[in-house]
Amino acid sequence: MTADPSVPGADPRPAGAVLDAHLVVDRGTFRLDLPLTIGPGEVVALLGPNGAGKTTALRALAGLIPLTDGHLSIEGRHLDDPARRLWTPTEQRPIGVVFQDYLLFPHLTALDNIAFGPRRQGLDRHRARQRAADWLARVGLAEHARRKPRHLSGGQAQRVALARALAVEPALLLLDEPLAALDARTRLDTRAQLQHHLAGHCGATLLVTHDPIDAVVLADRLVIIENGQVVQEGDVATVTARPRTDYVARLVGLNLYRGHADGHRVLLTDGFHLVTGDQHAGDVFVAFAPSAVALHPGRPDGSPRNTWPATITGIQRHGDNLRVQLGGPVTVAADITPAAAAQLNLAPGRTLWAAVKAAETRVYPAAAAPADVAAEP
Ligand SMILES: Nc1ncnc2c1ncn2[C@@H]1O[C@H](COP(=O)(O)OP(=O)(O)OP(=O)(O)O)[C@@H](O)[C@H]1O
Repeated sequence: MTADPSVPGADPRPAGAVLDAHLVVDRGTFRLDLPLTIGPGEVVALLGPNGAGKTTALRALAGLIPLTDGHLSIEGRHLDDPARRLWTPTEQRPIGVVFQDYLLFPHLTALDNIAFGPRRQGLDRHRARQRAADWLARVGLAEHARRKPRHLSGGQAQRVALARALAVEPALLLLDEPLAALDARTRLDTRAQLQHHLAGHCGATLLVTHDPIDAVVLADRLVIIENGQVVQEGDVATVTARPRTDYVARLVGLNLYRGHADGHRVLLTDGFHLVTGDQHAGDVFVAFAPSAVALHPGRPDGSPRNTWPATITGIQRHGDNLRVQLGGPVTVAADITPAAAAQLNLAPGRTLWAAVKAAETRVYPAAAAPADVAAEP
């Protein structure tokens, strides 16, 4: 599905933004072209499929790869501007970075890992260690001050890495998949702690993640890139309610189709018709949740306005339910309870009838409306 060009073009430039950047980076045949503005205290999640350019954006912001074009300013200070041959080395940028695998100095204690940044900023040894001790206490690890990284658990190392990044009081905090290396339980606790620390951070934060839960819990605004370009951005509620690409729809767990509406009927691009609760005219998206899809062994009678024969192509666990992938005139995902699954005798290749009530569908114009574009931070 192609991006609506009006979406990236509508990037806001809030007055007093901490980060004001247009990141253009050429890497062989790949080009990142990402306008990005983040306000004080704002947390923006950068999401996208593999190879979309998230790491490239993060590395460009950190000064680990140069911009090909565009510009980068933090708190009004111009750091990168290739047209003017301006580039600022990593250590001179007012940033803190938490990498996916933390990259703590293995030979330094937890305390000295955190004190390292403040020391480089010019604090004397005593004050740097005091600040580090304060941060260790804030992340709940005061008693682990003298431990080396190899004696810390994954969750503890993550907290030390966060304290190390925040101890330099960065204007821009960069988080690269900060919870990805943790097991599910530790991840839950650490996410809650991270949320607490981000709420107290008055600089800007960019969170790179694959995980929609991290993004929804931690971010104020989502920026979604595909093939190096912004395909959708906005506040969490808007993006999750109105996905505009297949990737975003999968991310937020909705079935999404594009078609042409004429009243209550939408003709999809592959020739199938859906009946919708709302009336529309023109090019639209139609979205509905997998839980809105009912499955029947035979053609259902009665109220659902949309029914079609569908063939099971896959079955996965999804929370307490099962998510059934179905092919047929339209590709659809359906969530059903284990009890319903037992009655239906589910198996790949089996044909059932899918039904979706018109009232369960959500229809919105395919052309981006102001509500679909970037929210003011
Ligand atoms: N060192 C490099 N030299 C040339 N091209 C590169 C280099 N590193 C990455 N690329 C290309 O840049 C594009 C973007 O990669 P990037 O790692 O930024 O994506 P990503 O969104 O972080 O992906 P993932 O989620 O898989 O980490 C890809 O097409 C990749 O092949």
